[in-house]
Amino acid sequence: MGKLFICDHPMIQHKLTFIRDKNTNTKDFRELIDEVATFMAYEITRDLPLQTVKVETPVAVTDAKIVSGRMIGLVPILRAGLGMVDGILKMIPSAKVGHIGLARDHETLKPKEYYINLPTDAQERLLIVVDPMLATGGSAIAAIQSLKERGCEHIKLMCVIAAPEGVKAVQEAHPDVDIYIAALDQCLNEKGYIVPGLGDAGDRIFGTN
Ligand SMILES: O=P(O)(O)OC[C@H]1O[C@H](OP(=O)(O)OP(=O)(O)O)[C@H](O)[C@@H]1O
Ligand SMILES: O=c1cc[nH]c(=O)[nH]1
Ligand SMILES: [Mg+2]
Repeated sequence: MGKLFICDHPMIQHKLTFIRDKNTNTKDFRELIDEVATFMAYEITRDLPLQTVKVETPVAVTDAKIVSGRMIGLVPILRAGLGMVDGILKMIPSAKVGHIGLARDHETLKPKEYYINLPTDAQERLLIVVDPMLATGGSAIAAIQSLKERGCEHIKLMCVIAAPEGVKAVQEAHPDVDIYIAALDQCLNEKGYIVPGLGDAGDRIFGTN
């Protein structure tokens, strides 16, 4: 079973309050999602392996650590996942970025894939699938499935707000994938929105509705 990490750093919780507020405007919403993504990138990279190297300071030669192991790839789920990419790149600037376009049908709540473009070495990388919202889990499950069908095996999922239903569905469909979230909310409503949630993440980031 994939592990669930709730990144509840006080600064994340503080920013989340303003993200949830329906009176927060597009500019502020976008900036806050970007900032939370940076904090979450700090948490998701906490278990990266290190190797020891020699470094020569102006005073002495010493052992020091550098990150080793797999390079990282980010895979935002379009559209809303795009809002988290720059924030994560501030923490992991050398990550490559692939894209998966998925739109949830408002009636059936089923996701439809309309675009995919991955780095050529995606199979070698630790891929972080990124989306602010994990509601039914359908979009995240489909995105991870799409990556696995292309030979990618090392995958983590990062979402800002999750519903318990979505976490359970992803854990059942992809038990090898660890999930990082900032908040676990109460439930889904009859339209598949997370309660209390933040509304439609894509619309709030891009100013559409
Ligand atoms: O867990 P699920 O039930 O699949 O719902 C979550 C998905 O819904 C939203 O995207 P949406 O389909 O609204 O597309 P958008 O980002 O283009 O607005 C959100 O950004 C997730 O991708
Ligand atoms: O609450 C929700 C659920 C799915 N997608 C969103 O953007 N918000
Ligand atoms: Mg949307």
